[in-house]
Amino acid sequence: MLLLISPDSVEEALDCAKAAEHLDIVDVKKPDEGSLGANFPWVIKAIRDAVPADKPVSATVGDVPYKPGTVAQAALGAAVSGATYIKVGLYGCTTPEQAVDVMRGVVRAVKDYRPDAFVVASGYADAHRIGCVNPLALPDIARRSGSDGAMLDTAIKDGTRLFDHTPPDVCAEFVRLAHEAGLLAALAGSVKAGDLGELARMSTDIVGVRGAVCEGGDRSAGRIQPQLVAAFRAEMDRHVREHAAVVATS
Ligand SMILES: O=C[C@H](O)COP(=O)(O)O
Repeated sequence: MLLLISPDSVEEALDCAKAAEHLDIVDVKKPDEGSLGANFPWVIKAIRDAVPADKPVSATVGDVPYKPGTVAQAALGAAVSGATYIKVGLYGCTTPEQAVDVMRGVVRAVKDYRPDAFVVASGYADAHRIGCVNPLALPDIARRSGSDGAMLDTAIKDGTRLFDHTPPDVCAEFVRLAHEAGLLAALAGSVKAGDLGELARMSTDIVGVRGAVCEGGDRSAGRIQPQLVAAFRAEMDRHVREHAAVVATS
């Protein structure tokens, strides 16, 4: 299970760099522009320069509207700025067809520039609150568009969490569908250390967090703390080991 951490500034990325051995992907976003808010190209570039070269940088393209051309161009901007994971929040897509349209443009724009980039189609566990595509439609949207991964996050950061909207059995089905389609499955949404057992048991590939590794658990006012990243990682590895042991003996 890979750990993706989302700093919101170059300063926070430097804190992530201090904990680099405990994380796998540094994810650039701008939380004040939304759950998957896009940051400026120069911030992505500066964060790419600030974190160790062996750590991939991911960038969110935004909680995007159904505007395939606009989104494709933005995604290319993230790739040119140094991100190798490109995450698109399909906020304004109300049907799977619209979402596939958007993601096909993103895949083409990004992979023409950088074939080894990793494109992630991201939906929302609380889709019912904002009227976008159903969480379980994401793996098929990702597969049909040629994306590499499917992700769920929460759109509204009001203290409710991934499992409040998409219970563990639904998340497990999401992961199963993603794997069946040959995709990586990423889950986020105010995930806490107490959720890691469930996430490991359902074989989640990437867990994304911010609040859980910020001072006071506060994703807005708190800043990422390297020691919290280390502790979260230790807990994650413990659950992965426990799950592997259970699988080995069953
Ligand atoms: O991609 C991961 C998100 O930044 C998760 O943030 P959160 O843990 O504060 O919901």
